[in-house]
Amino acid sequence: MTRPAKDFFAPLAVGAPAPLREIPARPSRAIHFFDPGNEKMAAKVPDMVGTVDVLLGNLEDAVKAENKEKSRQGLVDIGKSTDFGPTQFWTRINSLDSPWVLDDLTTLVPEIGDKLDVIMVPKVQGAEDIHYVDRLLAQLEARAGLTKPLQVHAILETARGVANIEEICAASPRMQGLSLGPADLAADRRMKTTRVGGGHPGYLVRQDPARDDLGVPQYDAQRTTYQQDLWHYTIARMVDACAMHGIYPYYGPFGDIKDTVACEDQFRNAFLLGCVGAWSLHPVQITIANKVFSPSVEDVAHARRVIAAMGDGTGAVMIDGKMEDDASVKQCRVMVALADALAAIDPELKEQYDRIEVADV
Ligand SMILES: CCC(=O)SCCNC(=O)CCNC(=O)[C@H](O)C(C)(C)COP(=O)(O)OP(=O)(O)OC[C@H]1O[C@@H](n2cnc3c(N)ncnc32)[C@H](O)[C@@H]1OP(=O)(O)O
Ligand SMILES: O=CC(=O)O
Ligand SMILES: [Mg+2]
Repeated sequence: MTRPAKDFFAPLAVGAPAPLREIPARPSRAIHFFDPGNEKMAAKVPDMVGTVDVLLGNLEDAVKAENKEKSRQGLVDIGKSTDFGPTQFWTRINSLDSPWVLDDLTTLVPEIGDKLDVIMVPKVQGAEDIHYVDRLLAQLEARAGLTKPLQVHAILETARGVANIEEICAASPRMQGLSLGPADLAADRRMKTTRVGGGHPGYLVRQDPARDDLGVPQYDAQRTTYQQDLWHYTIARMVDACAMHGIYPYYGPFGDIKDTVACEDQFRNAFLLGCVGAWSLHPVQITIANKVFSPSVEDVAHARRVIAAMGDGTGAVMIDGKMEDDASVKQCRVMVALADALAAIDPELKEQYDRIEVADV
């Protein structure tokens, strides 16, 4: 059961910071994962500040059991020694049933709680998991004297989590967003794919067979097939739940690092459906996410034209042979709001958007 409205924004521990009333819409096109216990990766982090919207020190899967303490300490060292400037600093803690998570939280909050923006919680099953983290964070924040509440991001990677998606989003004012976790979710659902995200050539629809002059189907004739998106349902469900609760949806990992083309396609599908970003597992995926999750200059130019032509935003107009009205101007405002937010942190994009504005609006 969720808390009554009158208590929803009350701090959960005496001395804990007041919960946020609204989750800030900070650009987060790529959530870049690194292992803070891997010296090579960790050494690259200071230079990545400003080139990526979110740097995430990962403590969960992909960190070997024997290295958990080393990675946690590495994260503390990086947090203390790095000025993150405009880049957000997140972590992914170990799962709530693991032997490491309590030490993750009781170490990270006092040591670098003032530097961290968001704590990503894996394998969230329902509101009870968020309630546990919510109360513990409040106690730790109060003890550490933090003035800014930590936000919480849940990975959607169990069938139960998907079934409980709305209650997870509504469980706490700390909820910042959700990411699709296609690898764990595939395993939990017993899907028959061994890929980390992305499509599958076996998941397809096939064109109907051609018919001969007598109308007899030619089953053996060549027929086109169209590969389908295995993740469409879950991403769409996640986008609706997040939009309803004023929080943000993200596509998760794309494991085929070398297949930059398919990665771009998967990210773009997520962008078009309403996701604000995706995970990056390797530096090459930052470039892809930054490109895909930034509206194109053409879309921004068109959106600005529609907004200008629509005046007070009511009625209908024709632009380039297409009808625009109260609803489509709202779509255009979504595009322009995102472009403005990105232009504020990305000088290259700002220049591109400004140039188009002068020429085409
Ligand atoms: C599937 C479910 C999930 O939970 S996904 C999230 C968990 N997985 C992860 O966080 C994986 C993170 N990425 C990695 O571990 C590595 O990128 C993997 C995929 C193993 C590839 O590493 P590697 O074989 O070294 O790649 P490479 O030779 O092309 O690397 C070139 C240089 O770049 C570095 N690099 C690599 N990945 C990162 C990263 N994520 N962040 C920062 N730096 C990275 C490498 O260390 C390498 O550096 P150098 O040139 O040797 O100095
Ligand atoms: O944690 C991510 C996943 O795909 O599993
Ligand atoms: Mg996972």
